[in-house]
Amino acid sequence: MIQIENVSKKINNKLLLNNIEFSISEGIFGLLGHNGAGKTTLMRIMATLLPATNGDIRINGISVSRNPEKVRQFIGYLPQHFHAHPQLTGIELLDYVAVMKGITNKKARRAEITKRLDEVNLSNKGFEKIKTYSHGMKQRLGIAQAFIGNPSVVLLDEPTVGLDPEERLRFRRLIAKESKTKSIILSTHVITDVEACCYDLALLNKGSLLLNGTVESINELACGKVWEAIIPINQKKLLNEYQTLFVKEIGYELHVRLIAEEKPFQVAKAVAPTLEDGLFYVQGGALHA
Ligand SMILES: Nc1ncnc2c1ncn2[C@@H]1O[C@H](COP(=O)(O)OP(=O)(O)OP(=O)(O)O)[C@@H](O)[C@H]1O
Repeated sequence: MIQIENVSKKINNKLLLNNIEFSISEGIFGLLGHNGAGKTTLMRIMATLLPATNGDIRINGISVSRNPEKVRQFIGYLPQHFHAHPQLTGIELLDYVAVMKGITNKKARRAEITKRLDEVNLSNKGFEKIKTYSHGMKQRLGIAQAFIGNPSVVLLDEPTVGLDPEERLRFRRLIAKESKTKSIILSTHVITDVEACCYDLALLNKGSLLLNGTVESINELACGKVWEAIIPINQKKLLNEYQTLFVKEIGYELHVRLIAEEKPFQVAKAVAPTLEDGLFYVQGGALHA
């Protein structure tokens, strides 16, 4: 559904994206990476808001550089910092987006807005001005507007920032339902969201593609390399030799979780890796050792 073909982006001689190439099919796809990795830059190129310096992206076979207007007809986009005019009500904002998406019939627009507000639990705020919304409510309105018009590709840049746990679960249920007929791309730092929702992911690092694969295959990279142990606090120095995932001091003991190619101490027990462990292992340079 989406082909990213050798995409590079340079601004003021700085290489923001370096020859990125991977593809995304139907379902929920996670785009991960540290701050400044290039996730937003890539999302903005997909959303036709920023031209690539080299390469191209094809969405449903259509080039974003050659046919941006056409691509915009079937994508929805939540930018990293969603701003809506504070004097508009939620319904007015969604109505505007629906008109821009070509829903000309007033009754159809009303039905679509009612559905999208309900999905993000804002039905009772629709007639209120956006300036009265909390940060999380604005974010949910941003999610709602991205789905208006039933686009086949939805780009969500850090969608769960500011959502409380209940709303985060509601969001996960929404994208699980919508992903049956769409490609949904989540750019996020929230690894538990990716673990819970995504089948495939890509990991960017300083503008380059470090990894692309299924969540399961990335977990497996750290298989047999994640260890937990309880050690006396006076042996703290031992940890300096390892990639430590977690350390908690309890009395005179340290409860630790770490990555090591082989059993680090006698008392350590191998545990099943999570996605976070797999990503930590990869980003720690293990792939390039
Ligand atoms: N307009 C710009 N001019 C120059 N450099 C930029 C511009 N926009 C982004 N950058 C740089 O490009 C790099 C990638 O930024 P980008 O926002 O795409 O990263 P990100 O992965 O989304 O980061 P975060 O997780 O912090 O949102 C960063 O080093 C950033 O400083």
